Amino acid sequence: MTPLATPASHIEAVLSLANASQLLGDRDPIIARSWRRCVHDYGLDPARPAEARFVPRQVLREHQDHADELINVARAGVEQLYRHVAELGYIILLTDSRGIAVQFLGDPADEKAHRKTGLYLGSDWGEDHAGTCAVGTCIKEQQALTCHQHDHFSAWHTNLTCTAVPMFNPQGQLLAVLDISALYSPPSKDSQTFALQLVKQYARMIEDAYFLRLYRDRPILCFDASREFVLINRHYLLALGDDGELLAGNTAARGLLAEHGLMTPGPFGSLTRARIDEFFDCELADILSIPYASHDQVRAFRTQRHNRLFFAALMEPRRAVSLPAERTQGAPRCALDALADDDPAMRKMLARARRLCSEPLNVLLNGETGTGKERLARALHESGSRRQAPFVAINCGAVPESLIESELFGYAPGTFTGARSKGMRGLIQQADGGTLFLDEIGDMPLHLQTRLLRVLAEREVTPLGAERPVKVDLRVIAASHRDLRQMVEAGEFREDLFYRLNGALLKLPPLRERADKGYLIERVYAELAQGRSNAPHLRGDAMSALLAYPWPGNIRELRNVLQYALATCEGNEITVHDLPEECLPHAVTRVAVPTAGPEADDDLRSLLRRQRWNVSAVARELGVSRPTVYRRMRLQGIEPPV
Ligand SMILES: Nc1ncnc2c1ncn2[C@@H]1O[C@H](COP(=O)(O)OP(=O)(O)OP(=O)(O)O)[C@@H](O)[C@H]1O
Repeated sequence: MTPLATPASHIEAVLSLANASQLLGDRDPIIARSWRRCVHDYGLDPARPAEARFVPRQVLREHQDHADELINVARAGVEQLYRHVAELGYIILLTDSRGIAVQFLGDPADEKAHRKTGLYLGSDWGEDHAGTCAVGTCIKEQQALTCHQHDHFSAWHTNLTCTAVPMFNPQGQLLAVLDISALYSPPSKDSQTFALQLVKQYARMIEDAYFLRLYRDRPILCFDASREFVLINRHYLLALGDDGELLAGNTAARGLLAEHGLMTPGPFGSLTRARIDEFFDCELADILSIPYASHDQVRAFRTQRHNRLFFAALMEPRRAVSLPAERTQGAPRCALDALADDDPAMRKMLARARRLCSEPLNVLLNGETGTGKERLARALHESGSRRQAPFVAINCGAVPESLIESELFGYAPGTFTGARSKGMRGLIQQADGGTLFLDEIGDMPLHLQTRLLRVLAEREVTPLGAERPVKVDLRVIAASHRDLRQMVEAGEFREDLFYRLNGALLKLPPLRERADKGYLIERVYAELAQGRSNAPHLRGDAMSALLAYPWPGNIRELRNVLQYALATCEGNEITVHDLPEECLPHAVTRVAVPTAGPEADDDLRSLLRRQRWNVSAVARELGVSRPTVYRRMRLQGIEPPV
């Protein structure tokens, strides 16, 4: 192991190499070139204290705004990378192309030391003032490097080890730098070899995710030299135009196109806009029919110029979310189809729902508040044989106990005095021939459960004050966010009613667990924007923030958030800054695994109920202020009972 150089010998080594007429010795040429720039171009002195430089908060915000879309696309990758290296004492910086750290992940226990060294959010790692360092030198050289301890120019940085990898946009321009750094490390630079490989791998993944985001509305051809790995690796990515024109490529594909003479010369060469059939020896139709090709939806092609063999798969463009046919063109194929896109739990549940929709069974729906239980109930009704008859809904949790009985069962003339003396058909009678939807059935008082049971068993209802029962033909769909079986065990819900209602149980997953969140966001937005002549476009950064948010209030909260953004957005795009504060991604992630937090796990409505709607008590329990609880209630559409 080489002993660590003292500051004096480090300074001497830097200056003698920088001033030497030739770059000799075993110093990495990237580092040697940078030392020279530091001395001759920037006039830096390795002995001068290198104070960490931070940009003011407002300037940082501007840099973050500029890099918003990338930060949002990169988030999952950056957090995953941090989970791999956090235990080893590394921090992560994502910097923009100027070297300003727009995202930081690190251990809060070391925050003071990280700030002091500049390994923190908002630091400026430009080589012209920080001297040779991973980020600044990576930007200058436009290549990956490890700047290990005495590779740094400043004697004040020689305990650091930093590894930085550049990321490029589809035009080949520097987009950002991904850096992992540690305050201490073993002296040998070889100890960082794996770090470099790991960061390269994540930088490539982020770059490609960004590419896929930019070209998600285009067919994307991905190909690889190995058939087995093409879908895993997606090494080369090419976005295609309508007639097969090569629109853009990821870094790997651009390199390959350059070898095949399909890039204009120069460091920022652009695609010559040739067609894919000028690159591969094939017809355009062969490319477009790849998804229907062989058993693995992969097809082999040879390049025109070098006869190289590649295996290609085609990613079809994202289909635009359209509103259900029932809103636009008469009867829907099946109202249930529009409830989900590609989510495994929803797929299974909806397959059962389709089989059930015309069966005479009562159905129980379970799911957290705002997951779409009423939507599902309506879709079941609209897709079944009773669709021409009424769908009548009542929320047993929202109607005061004293009114539920008369609302549901109705009353005969003269039962009450005053305005209510004329009598009223209850909801049960109103739903005759159709569907009665009992939301929050768990909140139904026990004595009414008994009356409801009688209606279901005998298929007749006796309004309050009436002498004779009236026949009814009903299908009941009941819903609850609570576990009714547990309520039965606790004696809070009648077992016999539970079995009457539970002809089939359909569970709705919470929004945070759904794999088709993007579809729901677009769909809810399309519904809200419908009819507005110039509804703003939902920009990618806002979409990413919405995808990352844990949605304690589920689809209802999503709807409220989008409604808020639509109402307050002034431009022609909804950006991340048009979203309510709760949904904003936090630029500084202090912990390795971002979790939804206790407030997200705990259903706010249950908490409010448990605390008898005492908002101060709920605020205390969640450790937030009362206005925050009120704001969350508003966003989740929760209203206290009257
Ligand atoms: N698949 C969907 N597409 C679009 N909007 C939806 C969808 N599902 C639910 N929503 C919307 O989300 C909101 C909440 O839905 P819904 O009332 O059906 O939920 P819920 O589970 O019955 O809520 P609660 O438990 O509070 O009764 C409504 O505004 C509804 O229109």
